[in-house]
Amino acid sequence: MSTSPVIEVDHLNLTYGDFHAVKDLSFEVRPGELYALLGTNGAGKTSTLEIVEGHRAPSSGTVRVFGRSPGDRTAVRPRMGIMLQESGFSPDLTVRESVGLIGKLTRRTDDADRVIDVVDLTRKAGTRVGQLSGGEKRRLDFATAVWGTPELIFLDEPTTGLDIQSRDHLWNAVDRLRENGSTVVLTTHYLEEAQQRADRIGLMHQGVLNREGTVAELTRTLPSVIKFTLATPVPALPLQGAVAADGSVVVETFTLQKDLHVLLTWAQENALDLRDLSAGATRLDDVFRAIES
Ligand SMILES: Nc1ncnc2c1ncn2[C@@H]1O[C@H](COP(=O)(O)OP(=O)(O)OP(=O)(O)O)[C@@H](O)[C@H]1O
Repeated sequence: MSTSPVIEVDHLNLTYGDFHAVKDLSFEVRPGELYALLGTNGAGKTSTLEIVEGHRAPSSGTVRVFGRSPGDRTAVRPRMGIMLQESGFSPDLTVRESVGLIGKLTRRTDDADRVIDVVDLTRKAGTRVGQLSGGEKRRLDFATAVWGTPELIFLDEPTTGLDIQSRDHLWNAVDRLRENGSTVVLTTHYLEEAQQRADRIGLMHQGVLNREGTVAELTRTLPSVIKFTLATPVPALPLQGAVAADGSVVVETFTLQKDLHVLLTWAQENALDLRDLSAGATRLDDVFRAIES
């Protein structure tokens, strides 16, 4: 497999009139990785991806997809599958007709019944799109990313409106695509999905890449939190802690395992009851909240 980046974004800028939506943005997506481009509302993710997908021209900077300009549609387009937030299939077409249309538009080869099975719509193959539920429509949108197992797949909020079984089903299908070597670019507001699945994350805020790295790299910049309530007053705690408004003790730590051991040993030796004890590693949500503060 080539080790050259699949996507290279270099000093990208985009302005809408006098509004600077994407500011000097640079990042790359490597072959076979799942890169999550996350961010606050209006951060510029959709604008950036529209340029990478070849739907919009940049104001300045360069974007390369498979080493070529995204505007070079005949070379680039057949190699990528794009699951948009709305695919805009005609409501009068059946599921099978719509999936067949994807084949014609992408010029990749596949079998409509196989793809319909992967997106779990076999029972609805003869149903018109206009009669599908929201979740079923979303699964049909996903067919655009599955058809012909594209080398590069864009998933824009793929699980919005899906129930938990459909989510699991979709992520299993994404895993199969990745086993076949597909590179995936994901945008989502479901941070735990990115936390579980992304190899690397780019966090955008107000047009710039605020942070970038693996989940571990992003979360290790913030402390973990131990929280508990004491049933009886104690003269002194074994750790530095603060008392929250609800009376619970909050300990922030970069050495979670060690401090938890100290706390539990102290509680055991003094026969103390640590009520509502929780100890959590830093989550992506915390990193996200830290951006805005
Ligand atoms: N066609 C447009 N004309 C003018 N401004 C636009 C246009 N499209 C987007 N914007 C503005 O550019 C900024 C970035 O929008 P964009 O849709 O790229 O953000 P996003 O990160 O995808 O946001 P969200 O998470 O809310 O979907 C926003 O402030 C938005 O209002």
